[in-house]
Amino acid sequence: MMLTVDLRHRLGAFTLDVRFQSEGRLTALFGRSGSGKTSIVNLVAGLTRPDEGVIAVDGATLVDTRNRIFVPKHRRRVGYVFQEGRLFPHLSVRRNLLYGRWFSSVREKRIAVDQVVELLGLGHLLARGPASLSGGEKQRVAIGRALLSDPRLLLMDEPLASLDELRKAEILPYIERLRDEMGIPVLYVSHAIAEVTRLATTVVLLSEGRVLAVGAPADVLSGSEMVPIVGAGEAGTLLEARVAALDATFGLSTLQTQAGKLIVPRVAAGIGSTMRVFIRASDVMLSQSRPDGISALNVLAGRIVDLAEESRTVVDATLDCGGQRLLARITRKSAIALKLAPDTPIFAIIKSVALEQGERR
Ligand SMILES: Nc1ncnc2c1ncn2[C@@H]1O[C@H](COP(=O)(O)OP(=O)(O)OP(=O)(O)O)[C@@H](O)[C@H]1O
Repeated sequence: MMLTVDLRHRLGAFTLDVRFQSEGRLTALFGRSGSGKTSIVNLVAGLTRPDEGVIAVDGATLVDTRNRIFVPKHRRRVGYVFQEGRLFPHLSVRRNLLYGRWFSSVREKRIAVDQVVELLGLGHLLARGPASLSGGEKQRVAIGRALLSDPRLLLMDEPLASLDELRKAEILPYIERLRDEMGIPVLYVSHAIAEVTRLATTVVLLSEGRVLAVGAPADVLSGSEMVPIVGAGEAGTLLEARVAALDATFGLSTLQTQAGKLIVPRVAAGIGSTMRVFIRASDVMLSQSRPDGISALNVLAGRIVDLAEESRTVVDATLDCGGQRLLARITRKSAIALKLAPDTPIFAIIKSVALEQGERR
């Protein structure tokens, strides 16, 4: 499954000039507000006609301006989930779902209603009206409705943005199942790094209407080009981890990563499962020697690869820990005191690890 986007488009003073290809099951468009994410989604959905370019999904050309191809939106077989579900208030959940069905242009329905109801856990909600649903439930119905239109591509534009943290946590496993089980590629807009860390199989990093990077989340989200995008406090490193051991006495799990072992509060995933963790650069301290007698459980050995002075006070240090890059943000004063230079052996003390508990295959 291949998604090709190659577009030039002017919107007032803003120019979108993007080119990327993705074979990912869930391609995340990630960037700050105003970077052009929604504009891309609207072009793929067919709500906007680009000045110039090509959009193709799995061999089907939706737009090719040079060859005067512009498939109208109702013929694109593109499902769309908005920030708020936009369900029909007067229809039950069941009828809202079936509405998506009616609009499917595909004669042979590939996706069964029962399958979608099971996938999204909607069975007990079918007779209810949207007014009685929680925000997360509404979004699940909206996703189900989009799936039942038999899309060749599903667009999700900040689908969790209007939900609180609890509801977000509730709905994330459903989006993971959708990603892993339905065989429909998803183009997913978000400016939340935690969401992208957990869900994306490919990340397209956008800034001011341009693509800064495309690739695996671990490469794109860990790069120093993330600093201006997410801000100093949020940049960091995404690590792929495997659950190696559980310590029931202290309620801890040991995760094996390429950079070394990490001990974290016990995770739900069983031994052998894989998951992703995110270490913020500002949660990494550096030490010349392996520290003793501190409460932090996680110390990784490595060497300095690169030092970037972000300002007069702050330095971003890139470390190599067992072949894995790790970003650390320290004060310039400490960098000088530690005599940091490329190739200096160093120990990284990890103050906190953000766990993205989605199991991955
Ligand atoms: N119809 C339009 N006319 C003029 N400018 C537009 C139009 N549509 C979008 N823009 C501008 O294009 C830029 C990109 O907007 P877009 O909504 O694509 O960004 P975004 O990354 O999705 O942001 P957000 O996360 O805030 O939704 C913005 O500067 C916006 O003001």
